[in-house]
Amino acid sequence: MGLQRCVGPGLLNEGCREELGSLHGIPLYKSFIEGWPQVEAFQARHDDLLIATYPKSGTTWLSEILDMIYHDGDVEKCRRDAIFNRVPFLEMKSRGHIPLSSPSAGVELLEKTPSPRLVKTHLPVQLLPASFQEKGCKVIYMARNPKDVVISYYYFYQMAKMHPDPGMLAEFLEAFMNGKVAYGSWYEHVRGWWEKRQEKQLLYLFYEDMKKDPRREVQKILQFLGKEVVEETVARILHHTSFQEMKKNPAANYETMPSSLMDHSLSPFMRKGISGDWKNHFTVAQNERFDRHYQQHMAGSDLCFQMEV
Ligand SMILES: Nc1ncnc2c1ncn2[C@@H]1O[C@H](COP(=O)(O)OS(=O)(=O)O)[C@@H](OP(=O)(O)O)[C@H]1O
Repeated sequence: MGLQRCVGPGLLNEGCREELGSLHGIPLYKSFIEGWPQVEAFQARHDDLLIATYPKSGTTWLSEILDMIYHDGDVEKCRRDAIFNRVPFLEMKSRGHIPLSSPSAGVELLEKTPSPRLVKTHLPVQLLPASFQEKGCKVIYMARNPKDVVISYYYFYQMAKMHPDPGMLAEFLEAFMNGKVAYGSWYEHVRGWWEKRQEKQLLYLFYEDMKKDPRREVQKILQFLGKEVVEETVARILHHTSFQEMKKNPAANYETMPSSLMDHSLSPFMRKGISGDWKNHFTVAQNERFDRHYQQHMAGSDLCFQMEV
């Protein structure tokens, strides 16, 4: 995982691969660490809804569902802007020169966003800015099984140029298992948020449940938010947020992001959208090793994952 040279006019600092830094022991992009004081001091509003996930766990899917719920199933309103502007990414901070079409810092964007706001974060629970709890904000956490997360993350590392070079899959798998990827240990992340779910106004969802029965999961979300919508609206939400619809929707598929930041020709952001794709990538030996590691790291927890649906 080495530093790569940045080439091409106009790229300046953007698009350069760079090693991760460390924020309170969590591996993270250096630009995000530079912006951390503003994130830590972030002032949540009481009606903010936080969407929290470990990366590659269905954040964009959940964000689109929530934006649709917030706009009563109005598809045109949900095309008003790219998902990364409709649902600002709290700890995001760009490096150096920012191309016009790329997002500014998450905190700045949030300050300009009218209430009620949807806020995206990948922060582990212990790093969440205090104001979310002080203001009693609701949180929806979505978790995904780690085998599919690591495969999705491997492709994302390749296409999103802010990451270090992931190397071969075997190398990346080791890094992931050792928590040496952006946002650190998947185990600590999913367990940390799971253990806090009694204390907070938190709805804990699973990507696999959403794949199996999206209608039931959307109903859970509506109930959690205290909202009622007619059946026709639910049907519109489900259709608009299906993988096929989101993949072709420029407001949801990240294709408007400059290619210096995300190169969809290497791997599309909306890649496969299935559960169990790890079976096309793991060797038998890698799977056995992963299973042993998983058992050790999930021991003593009542949190369970479905590795396929
Ligand atoms: N509608 C819908 N249905 C099913 N799956 C979906 C959907 N939208 C996004 N995806 C898949 O979610 C993966 C991206 O995860 P995130 O949105 O959490 O990525 S990020 O961390 O915010 O960058 C990535 O998973 P993989 O396809 O396995 O790579 C996306 O394809």
